[in-house]
Amino acid sequence: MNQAKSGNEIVHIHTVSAGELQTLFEKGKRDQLSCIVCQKPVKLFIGIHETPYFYHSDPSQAPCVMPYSEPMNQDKPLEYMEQNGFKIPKSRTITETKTITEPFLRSRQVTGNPQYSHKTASLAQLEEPYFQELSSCGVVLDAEQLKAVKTIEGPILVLSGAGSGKTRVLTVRTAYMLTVKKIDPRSIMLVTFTAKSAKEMQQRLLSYPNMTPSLVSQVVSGTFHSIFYKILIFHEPSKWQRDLLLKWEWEKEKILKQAGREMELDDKEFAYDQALQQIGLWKNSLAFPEDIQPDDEWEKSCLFLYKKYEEYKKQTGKYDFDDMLVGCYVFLKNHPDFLKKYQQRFQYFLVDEFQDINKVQYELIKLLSSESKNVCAVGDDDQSIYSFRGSDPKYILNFNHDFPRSQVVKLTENYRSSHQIVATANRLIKRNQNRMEKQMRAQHDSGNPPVLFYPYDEELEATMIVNDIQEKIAKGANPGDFAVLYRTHTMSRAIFERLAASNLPFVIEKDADSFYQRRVIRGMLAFMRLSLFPHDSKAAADVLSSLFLRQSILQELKAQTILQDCDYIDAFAYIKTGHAFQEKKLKTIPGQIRSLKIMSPLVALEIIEKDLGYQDYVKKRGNEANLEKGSDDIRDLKVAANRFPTVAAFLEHVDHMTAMVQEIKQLSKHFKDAIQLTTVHRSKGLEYKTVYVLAAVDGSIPHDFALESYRKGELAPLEEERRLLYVAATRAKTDLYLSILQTRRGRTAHPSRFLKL
Ligand SMILES: Nc1ncnc2c1ncn2[C@@H]1O[C@H](COP(=O)(O)OP(=O)(O)OP(=O)(O)O)[C@@H](O)[C@H]1O
Repeated sequence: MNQAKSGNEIVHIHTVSAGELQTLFEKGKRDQLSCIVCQKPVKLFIGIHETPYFYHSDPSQAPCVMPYSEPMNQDKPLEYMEQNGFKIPKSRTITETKTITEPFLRSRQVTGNPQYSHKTASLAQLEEPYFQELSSCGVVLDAEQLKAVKTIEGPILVLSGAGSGKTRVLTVRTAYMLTVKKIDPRSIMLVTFTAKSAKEMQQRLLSYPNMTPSLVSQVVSGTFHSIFYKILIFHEPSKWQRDLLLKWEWEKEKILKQAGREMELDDKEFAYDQALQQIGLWKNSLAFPEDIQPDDEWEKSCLFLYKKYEEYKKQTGKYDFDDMLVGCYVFLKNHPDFLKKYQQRFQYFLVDEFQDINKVQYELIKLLSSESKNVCAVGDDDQSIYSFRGSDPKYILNFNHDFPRSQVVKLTENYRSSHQIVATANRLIKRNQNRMEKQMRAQHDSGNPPVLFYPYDEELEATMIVNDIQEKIAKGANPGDFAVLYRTHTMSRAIFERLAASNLPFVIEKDADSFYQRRVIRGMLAFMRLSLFPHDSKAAADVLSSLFLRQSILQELKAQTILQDCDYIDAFAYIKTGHAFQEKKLKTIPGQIRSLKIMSPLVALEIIEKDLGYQDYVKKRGNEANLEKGSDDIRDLKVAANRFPTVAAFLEHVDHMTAMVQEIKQLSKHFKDAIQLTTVHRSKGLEYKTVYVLAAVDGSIPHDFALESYRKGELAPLEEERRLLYVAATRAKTDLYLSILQTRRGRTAHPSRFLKL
């Protein structure tokens, strides 16, 4: 049905602009829309594949036949009718002649992909009984996979495109070495990117013929950290005791903050989390404090903190995760006798996700394999996405240089995704200049071309995705078939909210915090909270720093509430700071804060931002170097607030959602079959039937910081962003949806430049 009644008005769906759809959708949910024929409640459906339409809330009711509605003539005088003694205009179809500036844009499929020509991967010759046995267990290899499995001696780079079965290759190779080649399991080092994948590989190994738990457990497998930590603890047990490990980010930040005070860096305002990341990057790149020449003020501060951090650890004997690798590297360099021992013991190295290796890891492998030269590096330069942790595709690109006479095997058969997805991903990644040339080939064609859909904003994006998932589940899909991928955590707010309001099971990452707990957001919300609850001392404390007042002023505020018998809002007017200008400003604050509660949340946020000076505060905080800028947070908050009519309703929603994040995390542990919400980074190595990628627009993917670097002439960050989109796209088996927001953070958005295929 394309018409419904909202209050007195008849709404024709084709006359509603895209920006109003979400409001209309929510009216439907609140039973504020009715059928113009039978008067029963109707709802609005906004999905990905169809244009929006109304439907009866009672699913058993067939759609009513709509009467013909004449286009409204603006020149025609309005007709009136009497109702309860009032003269009101007769209900009418609104704005048939209204020009829609933002029409709803229909989704479209990616076009231009080459036709699928079915070529089955050339299957391996299975003369060897071992491979015949494997194949009878359902583990088949193609010719290239077999080559990668059987090339045991000498360095080999297995360039494995997305979905090409590198886990299969790594595990079969290990099994082959053990059972056919009878290689001592203790001489094999199998390095994985996560502890989870090490476990999965062990389980996979056990399912192969002739493998026993005792054989598998003797292979030295695990992450770089776990393997090299074991070496350290064996040789220097007292130095590397478990209880000396700085495990938590907050512990490390505390040490940095202590040091930062010497430089008068503000505890709250300096981006200590980013500084820790920078220090980690230096350490993993084997850049010691004495080697670093800071490029700017930021790096200067970080370097100072790095020195202090290292001093602190030296004095207390503590160490962090990065020290495990750096420590082992230094230990082996300083103890040639032990180095030799390990070089003799480890004869075979298998390294998974080689594209994400960093310098210290690379150097460790080079050092240990310098005698045997038997390194099997498995990775995909197109999936190198961890440069912020020091990884670099150059380690793959230069493999042949560092490991001379190495063989290269390219795995280009994609067993995961349908042809249309693979062909789109091929066209996407081809544009990167720094990569090894390869072209993936799909092994099946059972999916649709990727779909580009055009939500008006982040809210509508979430609504459309959840509706699409609901539709698919109603047709038999399982929640675990779906993943929603995004560039950064904060982008998941709206989809989280929409899923939380549905009854669909979903999981989020363990370390994902509520959007409303972000520092900049919390600060803004505190003003709203204070306006509603003028006696809330926590809210009063939370607004102090954004008003450029010291935390110690809270005591004075408290005193004034008693002396003047007033609430915290009025108490601001009595604060003496010794600066006439500031005191004058403080006198205007009670009126401004008090007015917030009667405003719409959007207007309230504008007042906080402009009149109460929050904008200046965010700028001054100076952490605009962060990946997520404070000013972006403000714009995100406005999008979230826009749906709510009152400040009170919005704050109630905020509190509910903050509690929901904790609840969902708890529940997640019990879900076996659930929709996955995750960043693209965390989705690496995983696969889902259907994948939705949020905000495939410039500024998101590619992220603003990469665009900024590109403007300054740096290509690498932009190419990494393209790889991120490639990783996201290749997670999908049959259905891939890319959301092209029309507006993002309240501004016009432009399709990601990567989608110009
Ligand atoms: N020779 C083969 N024949 C049939 N299916 C295969 C073959 N090799 C791998 N597969 C299947 O292909 C899918 C992708 O394999 P896998 O997850 O190992 O890929 P990957 O190379 O690790 O992918 P990515 O790097 O994109 O994470 C899996 O479902 C796997 O079982």
